[in-house]
Amino acid sequence: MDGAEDARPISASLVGIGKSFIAKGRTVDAIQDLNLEVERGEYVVIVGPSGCGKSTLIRCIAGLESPTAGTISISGNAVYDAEKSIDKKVNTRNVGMVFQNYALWPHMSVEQNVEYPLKMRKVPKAERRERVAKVLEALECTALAKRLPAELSGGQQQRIALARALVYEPEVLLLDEPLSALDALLRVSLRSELLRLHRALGYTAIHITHDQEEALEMGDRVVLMREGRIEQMGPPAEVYARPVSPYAANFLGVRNRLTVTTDGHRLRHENGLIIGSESLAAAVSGEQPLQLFVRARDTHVRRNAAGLDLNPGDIEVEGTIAQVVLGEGGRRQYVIDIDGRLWYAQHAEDPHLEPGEDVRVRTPAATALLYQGEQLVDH
Ligand SMILES: Nc1ncnc2c1ncn2[C@@H]1O[C@H](COP(=O)(O)OP(=O)(O)OP(=O)(O)O)[C@@H](O)[C@H]1O
Repeated sequence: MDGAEDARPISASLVGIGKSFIAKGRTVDAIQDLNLEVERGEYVVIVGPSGCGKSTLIRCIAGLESPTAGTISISGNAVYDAEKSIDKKVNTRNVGMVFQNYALWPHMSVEQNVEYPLKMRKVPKAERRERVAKVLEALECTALAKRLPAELSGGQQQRIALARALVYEPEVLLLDEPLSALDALLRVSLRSELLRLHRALGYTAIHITHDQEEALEMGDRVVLMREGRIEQMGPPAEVYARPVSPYAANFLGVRNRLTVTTDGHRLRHENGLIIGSESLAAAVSGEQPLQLFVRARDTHVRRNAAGLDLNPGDIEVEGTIAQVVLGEGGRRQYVIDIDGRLWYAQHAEDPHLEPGEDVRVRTPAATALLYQGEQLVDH
């Protein structure tokens, strides 16, 4: 199919966005030359550690903060343009907002809360009623209509906050850490709930979170930020499989890491060899330092002994079991000391491995991530 015919309209477009704060005489560049286009109906999750600029960015899109450079358009209309001095007010931008703390009006019923944005927009009463009923039904909250926010659970409050943001059918829904205030179980069930609603209603969403799992699970596209810039963006499976830099690998939870060098044939770490690393070493050129990253879920541990064979296609290092702990889902997870670096392995090939035992840790070379400086090495 022709890609151009396939393209969906752009809901939100950010070009060259910059935002600096001056605090105590120092300039902080919270956002730097950031470009992002979000298609209609797309669910984009912006993720990154504390201080990377996510909140500032979403506040700029909403109109709660003015950028210092660039342009922002919502469905093709400029809502911010630094050069043309356009800076539209929050309620004229056609965006809806859901925050971490819901911010429902405590003295208004659910129905009144949801109706409020329509009143602000001077929608006639009969139409208001109809739209409130429709959105409450879509979110399966009709039975809650007469309650006050204090009579709702955290999850229900969040759903009403969503209803209130969706009732005027904004072009873009902005979600600022919408699940952070909820407990872990509820957070996970609300993720699928939010996705179900997104699929059913088809709105465009820009969601920010510091939680990489939430980002990978929810986003059609994941945007990873680093110090005010985009470090990497793409479909979750792609970002997960190929983090572009050590920063991305680290943020995406790739826990096992070693600084390595090459002698031209194989990779070595400080006190040993990366067994089977010939193909990795062959892919390296240049002098920059190398870092090897490996996921715990791809890592297997076995008792060390003389004359062990290496599976073709694997790399292997020697280490000592430091701890055996219960990991995710109650599975045993092995913590292995390799030259003072701790590696985690989710699989064991020998039963009863105990702390202090000498082991070998192997992983398929194909899933190993090798970085030279900031670059991912193709191998
Ligand atoms: N009003 C402000 N005045 C001065 N500096 C600010 C202001 N708001 C944000 N910053 C700075 O801008 C940078 C980005 O902050 P921002 O809150 O956008 O990050 P974040 O990724 O959302 O972090 P968090 O997840 O902790 O909210 C930080 O260095 C922060 O200290």
